[in-house]
Amino acid sequence: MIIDMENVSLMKDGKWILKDIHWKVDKGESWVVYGLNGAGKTALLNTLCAYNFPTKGKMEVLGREFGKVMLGEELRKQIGFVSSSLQQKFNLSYNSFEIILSGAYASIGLYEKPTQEIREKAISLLEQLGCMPYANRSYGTLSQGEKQRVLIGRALMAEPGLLILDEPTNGLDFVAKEQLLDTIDKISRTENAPTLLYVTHHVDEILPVFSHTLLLKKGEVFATGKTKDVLTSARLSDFFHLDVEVLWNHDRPALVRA
Ligand SMILES: Nc1ncnc2c1ncn2[C@@H]1O[C@H](COP(=O)(O)OP(=O)(O)OP(=O)(O)O)[C@@H](O)[C@H]1O
Repeated sequence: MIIDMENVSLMKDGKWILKDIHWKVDKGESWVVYGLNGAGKTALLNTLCAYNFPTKGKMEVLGREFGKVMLGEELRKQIGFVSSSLQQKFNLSYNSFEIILSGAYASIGLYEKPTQEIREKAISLLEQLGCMPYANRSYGTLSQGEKQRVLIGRALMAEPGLLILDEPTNGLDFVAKEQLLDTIDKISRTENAPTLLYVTHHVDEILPVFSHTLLLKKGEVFATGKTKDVLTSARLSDFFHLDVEVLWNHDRPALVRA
């Protein structure tokens, strides 16, 4: 089991931010967490990465039971986390290759001398992610989409069991977004691909590869299950309190007002 949450609740400053979350993610599944602004997506991710500790309930991530052992750093080495908010944290003068290499050391900087094997792995990720044209360019000069690819490469360097993509298409134009989604699709098909967790508030980004979806609303699980069963017009109309229609085209959903 990759994620196993039972009755997980989280209180912050006297307010319940997550309430009775039941959620199981098995190996071989890829999940979307879908919720509107303020639904608790960030709180849920921070809990998965052991930045938050559940106020109530039981949980396990990648076979590690919360509360039994000290988690934190050790768990986070097994989780790749890519979000647009991470983009700011890197030294802008490092080039793409160096940023990807730094993922091998689970640190923001690059303090150790990389082995030949690690260098080769970073080169193969540059190729796989289409980053070769800007491998030697400093991070500060990259576009948003290029930065996201480099950060995905950095996350994959550590061979994580779980790769969390937190709104990775933020700030991308249509073409850059579709190209990044193609790359994510490609990653999902690689041998030993990590379990993918894609967090978004845009239904149209839900690729066919995402077999399962969790709808999060006001800190509670509104629905979980196979993506096609969860993303129905009736269910989403109920979720939004607004009549919507889900249109499927080439196995991708789109949302319109009914
Ligand atoms: N420390 C805190 N004290 C009180 N309320 C908090 C605290 N942290 C978060 N919240 C509230 O919990 C709710 C969930 O926040 P969270 O950031 O997880 O939402 P989100 O789904 O990630 O939203 P968005 O998509 O806008 O980023 C929000 O209403 C937020 O204001």
